[in-house]
Amino acid sequence: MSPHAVSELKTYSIANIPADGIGPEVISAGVEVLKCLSEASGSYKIEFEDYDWSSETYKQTGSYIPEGGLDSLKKHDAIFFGAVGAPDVPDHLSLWGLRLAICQPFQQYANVRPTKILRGTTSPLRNAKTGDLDWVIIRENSEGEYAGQGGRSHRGLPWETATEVSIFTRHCVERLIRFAFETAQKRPRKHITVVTKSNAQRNGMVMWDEVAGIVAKDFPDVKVEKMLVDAMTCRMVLQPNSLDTIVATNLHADILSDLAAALAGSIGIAPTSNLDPTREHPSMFEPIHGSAFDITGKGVANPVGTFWTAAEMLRWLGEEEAADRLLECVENVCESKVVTRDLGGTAGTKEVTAAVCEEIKKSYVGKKVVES
Ligand SMILES: NC(=O)C1=CN([C@@H]2O[C@H](COP(=O)(O)OP(=O)(O)OC[C@H]3O[C@@H](n4cnc5c(N)ncnc54)[C@H](O)[C@@H]3O)[C@@H](O)[C@H]2O)C=CC1
Ligand SMILES: CC(=O)C(=O)O
Ligand SMILES: [K+]
Ligand SMILES: [Mn+2]
Repeated sequence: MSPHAVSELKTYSIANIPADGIGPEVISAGVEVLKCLSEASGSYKIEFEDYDWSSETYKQTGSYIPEGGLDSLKKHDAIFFGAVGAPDVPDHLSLWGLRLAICQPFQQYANVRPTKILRGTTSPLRNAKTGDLDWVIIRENSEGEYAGQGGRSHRGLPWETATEVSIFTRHCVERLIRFAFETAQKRPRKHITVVTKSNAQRNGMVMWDEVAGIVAKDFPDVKVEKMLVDAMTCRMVLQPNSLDTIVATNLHADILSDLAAALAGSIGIAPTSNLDPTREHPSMFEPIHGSAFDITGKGVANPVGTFWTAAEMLRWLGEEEAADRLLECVENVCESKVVTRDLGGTAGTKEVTAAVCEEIKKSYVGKKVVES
């Protein structure tokens, strides 16, 4: 080992934006576990900078992100996000003020949402065991039904009119579907389901199907099928084992992925990566759930979705080994039944976090610390 080895360790800079509700509870748990993992591994370092952007900031200053805020995010390798939304701020203001205000300018167009039945947990589906439901949903994250196009006129009058226009551009559909096929190709089953609604939505969704057909030609080893989104909900419940990679529009995948998390056991376990695959901007990682006002401050929020999110963030940064180890430790803790009440247990956020840290340390016992 050279005398400078320690200072040569690869260091990652993470921007924490815990934001609202249970966001701060799960992000502080995630940071604790990430610190514990990097210290135990000794093979890389991780540094955090906290950003207090939230609905509180909005109420005080009139904006979620201060002037120059996005520029300061750009200096980080990744963003670790909690959730945004407060009972006293309209949801469309909070979502557009913070989460979408980062995702859209940073062109984090690929939203990746893996779900599986973690070891030691049970699915509400009677016959589904660990391994029977193991999906990755790829959600279009830049346009579609969340493009922000539309308007309201004649406010309050009986003939008031409001539109929410779904935008589908060939460029954005193609880049996302290509990303989804690449994801499917890397998974063992090499199987993709293209979710659509091209019977009723006769413009954007028809182009979506056509683009999928063209992209599919570049992936002859990937088996492709098309499903209408309504029928897809039945398929997910009745034949979970028949699905693997799933690609869908912004709105369709938003809904299907909450269903996926619940079918795997709880919305509290599932992660989300908002990726800019070009790596021009930092990508953003968050649990799939929202700010959960009903359980805020009670210490019962399940931190597992945030731990899995942290693992996906490490994977994106190139720390595959640490990512796999973290998920392995989380599953071991689930198997030991130290789980929150949404998974049928009695542990609080802090107990689960402590148990995962212990498991990480244990996993290194007897193993040589990696030298750089
Ligand atoms: N990416 C984001 O920041 C998101 C923000 N939201 C916002 O969050 C707020 C609340 O939205 P909801 O529709 O109630 O969705 P939600 O995901 O916050 O909560 C739905 C249900 O799941 C439970 N839950 C969520 N996360 C949990 C966890 N980690 N452990 C245990 N139980 C958990 C909640 O207690 C609640 O009963 C709204 O303002 C919404 O706009 C919603 C989804 C995503
Ligand atoms: C806002 C929301 O529901 C999501 O990003 O999943
Ligand atoms: K979230
Ligand atoms: Mn959602």
